[in-house]
Amino acid sequence: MSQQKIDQQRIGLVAGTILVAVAILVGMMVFYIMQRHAENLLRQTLQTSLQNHVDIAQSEIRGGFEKGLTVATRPLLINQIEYANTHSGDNATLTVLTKAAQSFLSTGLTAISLFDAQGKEVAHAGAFLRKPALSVPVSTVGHTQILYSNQFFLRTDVNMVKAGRVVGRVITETPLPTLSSMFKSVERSGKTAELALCASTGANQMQCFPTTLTHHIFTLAKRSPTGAPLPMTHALEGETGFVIAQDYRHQEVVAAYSPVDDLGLGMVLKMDSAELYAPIWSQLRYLLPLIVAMLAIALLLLRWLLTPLVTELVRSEREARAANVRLRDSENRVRMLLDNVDEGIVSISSNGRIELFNPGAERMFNYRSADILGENISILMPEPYRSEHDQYLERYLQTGESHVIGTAREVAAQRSNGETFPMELRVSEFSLDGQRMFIGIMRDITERKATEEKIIHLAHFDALTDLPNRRLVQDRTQQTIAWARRADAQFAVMFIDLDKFKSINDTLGHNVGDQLLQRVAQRLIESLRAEDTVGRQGGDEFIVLLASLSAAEDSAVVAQKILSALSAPFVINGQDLRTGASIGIAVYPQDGEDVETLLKNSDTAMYHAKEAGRSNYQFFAQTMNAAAAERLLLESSLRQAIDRNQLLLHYQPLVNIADGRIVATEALVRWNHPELGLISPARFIPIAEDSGVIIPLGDWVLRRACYQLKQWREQGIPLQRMVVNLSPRQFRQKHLVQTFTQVLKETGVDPHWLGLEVTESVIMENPEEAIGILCELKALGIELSLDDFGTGYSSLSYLKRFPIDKLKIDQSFVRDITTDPDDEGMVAAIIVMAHQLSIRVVAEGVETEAQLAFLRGQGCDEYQGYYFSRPLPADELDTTSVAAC
Ligand SMILES: Nc1nc2c(ncn2[C@@H]2O[C@H](COP(=O)(O)O[C@H]3[C@@H](O)[C@H](n4cnc5c(=O)[nH]c(N)nc54)O[C@@H]3COP(=O)(O)O)[C@@H](O)[C@H]2O)c(=O)[nH]1
Repeated sequence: MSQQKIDQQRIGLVAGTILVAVAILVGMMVFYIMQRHAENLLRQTLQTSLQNHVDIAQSEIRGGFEKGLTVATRPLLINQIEYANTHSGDNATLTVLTKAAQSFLSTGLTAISLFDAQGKEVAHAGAFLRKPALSVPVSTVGHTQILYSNQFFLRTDVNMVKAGRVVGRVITETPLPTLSSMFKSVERSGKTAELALCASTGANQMQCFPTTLTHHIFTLAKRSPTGAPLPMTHALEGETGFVIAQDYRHQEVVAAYSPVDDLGLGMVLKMDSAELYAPIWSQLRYLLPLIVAMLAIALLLLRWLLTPLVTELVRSEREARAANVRLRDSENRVRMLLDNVDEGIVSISSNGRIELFNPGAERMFNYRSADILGENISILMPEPYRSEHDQYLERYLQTGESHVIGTAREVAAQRSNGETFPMELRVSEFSLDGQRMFIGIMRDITERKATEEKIIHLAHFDALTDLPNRRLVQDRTQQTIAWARRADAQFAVMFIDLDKFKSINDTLGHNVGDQLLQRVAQRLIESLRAEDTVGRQGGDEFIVLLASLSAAEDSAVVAQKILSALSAPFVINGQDLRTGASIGIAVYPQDGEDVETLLKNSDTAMYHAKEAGRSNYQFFAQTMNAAAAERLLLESSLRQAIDRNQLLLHYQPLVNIADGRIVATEALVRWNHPELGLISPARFIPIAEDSGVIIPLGDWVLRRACYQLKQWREQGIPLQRMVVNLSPRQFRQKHLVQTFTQVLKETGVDPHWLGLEVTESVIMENPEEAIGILCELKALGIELSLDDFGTGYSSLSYLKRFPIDKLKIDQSFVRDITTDPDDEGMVAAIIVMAHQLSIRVVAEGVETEAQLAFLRGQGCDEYQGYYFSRPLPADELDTTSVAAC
């Protein structure tokens, strides 16, 4: 059975039960009211009836007594008796008295006796009751008795008085027929109707005439046989009333009682309760089926009318229950959400009092919900917002003006300990039970703000030195230009580039290089005024803005100060490091009126300072731009040089010192510019390196050199090896090894025929990675040479780890080996050291016999230089002394 059906039945059952209960209750009330009404009616009837009987009995008894009194007060009789008293035996008198007595029988008396003063009967008529079943004295004048012998009689015994003297007495008996018939008539009132007439015979005793019901005479009966007084007891005590009590038969009766005048008699008219209430019960017999029938009809109507209602009720009740469950569920979810979200959620009433404070808010503000509920929301705000809040809220409520409602805002908030913090706040207004309320969703953005500030800082400051970066320097330059334009002032931009930094970085590693840059930054700051700006342009380049200059020449003083500051050694990791700086100065407005020009011109000036011998400064001059322009021209035309076939290779032999035979040739690139003529690689290789053109250029050199080697070999010139230079940028390219493998395969050159020259700086930039790449190249069979050895901070410990075959002593050492003992010693030491590491040594730049002799003497393995041959085109090279493979 479905739940709905069960619910319907349950509601039907409850409604039916209520209906039946109500019907029974109403029935019982109706019955009770009817019973009370009938009871009152019966009581009144019973009491009225009793009163009638009492009145009748009283009147008849009084009537009987009056008759006896009438006889006793007759003057004739009194006189005759008086006479008889004195004339005892006087027959005439006796005859008169007898006739008189007899005459009274016609008045209703049944017997009459006359007595003289001595008590002697002098006349009588009629017959007195001999042995009455009951005689009861009546409280009245004389001796009066009620007698019973199948019917009631009244016997009076009255003195005859004349002039205050008793002259005789008269006894009369009168039947009381009405009283007798009254008892009979009561029998018709009901089967249990009973009229009782009793007289008191002492404290707790009475005697009663035969009752209607039992016809029994109670000569000496107790007034309270069971302890509870009989109804007659009340009557004999002179009370009139109505009682439900037990009678002498121990039956429950409804009785009316009353005394009979002041005759010392009591009368009770009673009826058994059962008989009395019988009509009511009989009514109930009719009423009950009627009620049941009506009830049945009501139930049917109930079912007919109620079923659709109940169905609807059950359905809506189920829906309501389901909705309740959903609501509870939803409330639980909302509660869980409120409890578990990171955001603080706080709601306030329209007077600003806090009404909800979720755990997120507790954590955020460090208040317990229980402590803060009811407080003004301004407690969560720092000054001055705290003082202004109430006014603000009031204004919003009146005008609707708000900067907060509906939009997320960053505001300042305050924790319980007074700490303020940034908070993101979104406030919404809603209405609950007609009340305007506000809910705020809050997020502590302390970390986000710190991160944002960090990001902003990182975006504007150099991570290593914490100096303003390129962008910020440009911004500040822009601002300074705006200020200088307004103030008609001038200022200087200094472009500072460290000397030798690259070598230090390459040889001693990035860590040392970084520390050096930080120290340089520090010294620059210390050399300048607070209003000046020092920033890092990138790498080892710094920019200084000299904010206010009275004369352009003043910047020279500052430049000199910087140069002196930087010339002092830097002690890093226990080592004394020295670096100088080259400074280019451009002055606003004469050297540029915008940021870009000023920076470009200061950079140009810096290059000139470098070219002028480093560790000095140069003011910008317009002529400098010509050199820069040439550099730009070279850079742009270099990109087309490969395609336009403007590049060519010259080859310079490497000669075995021991036998004077060529063991290899070095390929050296040349640029045959259509307008500028043959350009030295010393001019364009750095531009190619800076601009990235070195990658396609290097590929071209490698491929061209390999083809030449292949060609020579095919021509029968048994050249052992072709050597090519590898620039730093080439070395760093991703697929270096694959490129080499590909070109060797393409040109058909055995890797063992190829030699590569790399500089120390190439390797020292990232030694670990470099070792890996060199090992891969070495594994192919390529011979590796370390070029320009001695010019950098050559690290012998690293040298051991490099898979190097040859070491080329830089020509700057070779140049003076015959004249400079330092160089002599240096070259000798390099040769010894290299040999100890099983590395062959090549000396480059050998121009004289003396130089060669020295090198031979030191055990140098090979040499290269003008002494043997300048770099020459392939077809001009003398290959006659090429060593056989
Ligand atoms: N990455 C590449 N670099 C290259 C390539 N071709 C050349 N270069 C590098 O350019 C620099 C200048 O080279 P260059 O002008 O060719 O000078 C070389 C020789 O001509 C010169 N040399 C040789 N012998 C003497 C001598 O007796 N006296 C003297 N004054 N100069 C001499 O030395 C240069 C050889 O340099 P090195 O490579 O160190 O052996 C130079 O650095 C070249 O490396 C290229 O294709 N790629």
